[in-house]
Amino acid sequence: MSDSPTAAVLCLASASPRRRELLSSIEVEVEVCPVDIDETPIAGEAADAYVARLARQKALAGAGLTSLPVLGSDTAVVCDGVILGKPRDQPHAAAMLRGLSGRAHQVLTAVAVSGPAGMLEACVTTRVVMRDIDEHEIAAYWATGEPADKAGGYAIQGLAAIFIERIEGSHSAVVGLPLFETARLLSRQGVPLWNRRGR
Ligand SMILES: Cc1cn([C@H]2C[C@H](O)[C@@H](COP(=O)(O)OP(=O)(O)OP(=O)(O)O)O2)c(=O)[nH]c1=O
Repeated sequence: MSDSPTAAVLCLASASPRRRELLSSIEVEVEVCPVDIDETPIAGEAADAYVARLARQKALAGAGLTSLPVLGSDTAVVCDGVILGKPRDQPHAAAMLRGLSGRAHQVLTAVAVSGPAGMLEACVTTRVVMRDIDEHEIAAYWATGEPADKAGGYAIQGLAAIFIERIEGSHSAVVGLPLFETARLLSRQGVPLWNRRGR
């Protein structure tokens, strides 16, 4: 049997390779249409409202580029109510990891799918507990290059897995897309899941 992919059934308004891989893992073939939006939080904006707004804006921006349903998503790491984005540089990344060391924080991921059923949305909060991380590990982790493009400056699916004691919530949401909730939204938009030619 061939396992060659089918034609795209969804437009992914994201440059994130993680989101593409997560959708591919449930056999949703996408066309990628990265969109450029301003990701600056509005003063006083709650973290869940912030990620929901960005996910929606990404989906709306993509909707002008295709006739397929469009998925936008955004992930933020939140510690003591403060939204941590991607690190600007090494000192910023080190400060973020120091702040996350030995305690719990939240990862919020919003997903928005525009299509025939309108704009459908979900937002997932996951609690992540990290063990203590020492200064040597913080420096060594930066040197791997992994933290640079990750919210909160770490990747649970990568080398930072050794720092994660436990999570309560959705692992795929921390990586960038909550697959359980996303699958429900895609089904409501008529997007087929488990869609591999030859089966
Ligand atoms: C916390 C965490 C984040 N991340 C990633 C997921 C997202 O790609 C990124 C958060 O940044 P986002 O702004 O949500 O996404 P992005 O800039 O990568 O892609 P786009 O805006 O085009 O959709 O951090 C991990 O890969 N692993 C993790 O453990």
